[in-house]
Amino acid sequence: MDSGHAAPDPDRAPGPAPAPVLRLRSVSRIHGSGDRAVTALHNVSLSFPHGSFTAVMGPSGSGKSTLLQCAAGLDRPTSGSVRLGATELTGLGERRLTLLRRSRIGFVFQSFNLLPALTAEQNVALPLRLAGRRPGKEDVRAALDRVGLADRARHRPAELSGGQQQRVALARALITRPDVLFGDEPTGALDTRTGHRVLGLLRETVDRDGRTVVMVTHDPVAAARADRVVFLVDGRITGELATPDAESVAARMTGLEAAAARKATAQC
Ligand SMILES: Nc1ncnc2c1ncn2[C@@H]1O[C@H](COP(=O)(O)OP(=O)(O)OP(=O)(O)O)[C@@H](O)[C@H]1O
Repeated sequence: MDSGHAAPDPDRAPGPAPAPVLRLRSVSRIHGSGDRAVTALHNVSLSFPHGSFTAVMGPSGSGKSTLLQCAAGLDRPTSGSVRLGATELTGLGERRLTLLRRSRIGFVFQSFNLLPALTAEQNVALPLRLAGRRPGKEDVRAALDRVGLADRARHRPAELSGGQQQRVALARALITRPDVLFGDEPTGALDTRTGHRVLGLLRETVDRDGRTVVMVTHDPVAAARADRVVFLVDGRITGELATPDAESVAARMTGLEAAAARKATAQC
């Protein structure tokens, strides 16, 4: 007789869902004070599951960079909580925060930020050296190989294309095996084809290595490579799209940009 209960799903792990690797609770960030105070983030609560890829989008000035900086321990929220695993970031002193960023967080920027005097392999090894660890030559070469640049190890940034520089920056960000990799417009300075390759590498680091990626972008095609897109307007989360496609993301952004433009006109 049918008991009425569904058969257990053999692919589903028993027990509760795993804790998110990163969690923001009621995070607010006010820049400046008095008449000049700007609330860049307003009570933002977000969870980032382990092994997920999240894109953050929103009109200009909506708080995307501030969100990323607060989540990565580069900026301090005015109030609220940011937890990386079991560590509460908001209570940490500057020294401990710096150590945590070096060992548990990776960052790639639109402008690559490689040190021009160092070769690609020296740039990749730098986070390990800063963390007081001796970089293994094989590890550094493997990291460069992973981004398809094993044959450029001795080149300096000026001898590399923009896409190659960003791939070195990615290898550098991943060498410490960070809990979370943050990208602030990582493809913003790249042409479509090169950007596509960098996005493929970000996707691979999630799918193959189980890393967690959080990326700010203005590009709906880039955002569509993520597992979900989070939309910000005036420092507040206004919605999410799961398993996004570029058309839906573009349509949502067009609506948000138009609303922001109407609001700006009304305030003039
Ligand atoms: N250091 C600062 N001092 C004062 N206001 C700031 C500061 N940094 C950011 N802001 C303000 O906070 C708000 C959010 O800025 P933020 O840079 O986070 O937005 P964004 O969505 O990343 O913008 P964009 O897409 O243009 O880069 C904006 O109104 C901005 O002017």
